[in-house]
Amino acid sequence: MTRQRITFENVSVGFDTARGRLNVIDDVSFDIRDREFVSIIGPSGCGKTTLMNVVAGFVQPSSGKVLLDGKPIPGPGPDRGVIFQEYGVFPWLSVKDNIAFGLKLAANRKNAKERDEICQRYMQLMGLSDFADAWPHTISGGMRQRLALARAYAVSPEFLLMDEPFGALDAQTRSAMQDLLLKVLQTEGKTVMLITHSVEEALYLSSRIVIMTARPTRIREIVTVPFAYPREESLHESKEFGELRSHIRECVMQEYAAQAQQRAAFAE
Ligand SMILES: Nc1ncnc2c1ncn2[C@@H]1O[C@H](COP(=O)(O)OP(=O)(O)OP(=O)(O)O)[C@@H](O)[C@H]1O
Repeated sequence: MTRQRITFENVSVGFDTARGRLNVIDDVSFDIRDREFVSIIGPSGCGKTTLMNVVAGFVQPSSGKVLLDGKPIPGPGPDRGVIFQEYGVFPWLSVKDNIAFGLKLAANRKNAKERDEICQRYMQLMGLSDFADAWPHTISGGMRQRLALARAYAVSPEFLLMDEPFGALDAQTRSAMQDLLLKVLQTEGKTVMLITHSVEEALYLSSRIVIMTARPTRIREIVTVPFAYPREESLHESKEFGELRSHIRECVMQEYAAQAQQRAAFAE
């Protein structure tokens, strides 16, 4: 069995809010092993982003610990590429300079020639070559998201932490970006944590799927995805894929219902 890279040990997270203490994560333990692709799925607002923010180093657990290669996480670092659904690009830099940004930082420094080659490669992969000098606000939302992906992939981090990275894309681009991600992983081997609302996406990409409960979120079930890589589009049509999809959808729907009930009770 491969080594553990990200370890959650009895992690709980709560926030002090104007309405009192909000317990978001409740005693979560699991691990992500080397080169695993683990998706996190669960009802909206249950605490998925918070879970990822702890790994990214943006949030500290209230109790328990999260370890990266066996060590506590002191804060954000260049070993972890974080991709959010929004705000992934710097509006004051051109498309090309956005991609080059991380390659100028001390941790990943590349010389000008290497930088240029990497930028060209990712602009081409993401269909952005004709927009190298464009400002982010002049390109479409889907293109901005592809730019955010290009920026994260370009620095080649060991870990990819992705929060709904394809959520804003149209169906066709989304599917192309999923396949591209699998291709990048095949050649560059990374350890991935992905948050998604799409059961289809989680099943197509992941080696395991962690289904979270309503808030305060716990692990409801961890599903091992039995399909070998590389994966092909036709997988979506297979009987086993369909059965797993139904099972996970059912779990997630139940947790959505539980969360909606809690909200209603809270509002009373
Ligand atoms: N820094 C914070 N201070 C106070 N409350 C917070 C903070 N961060 C998150 N929360 C609250 O914690 C809860 C969980 O938020 P989180 O973004 O982790 O959920 P999520 O499962 O990722 O949601 P979604 O699927 O809608 O993106 C929400 O009620 C949110 O308002």
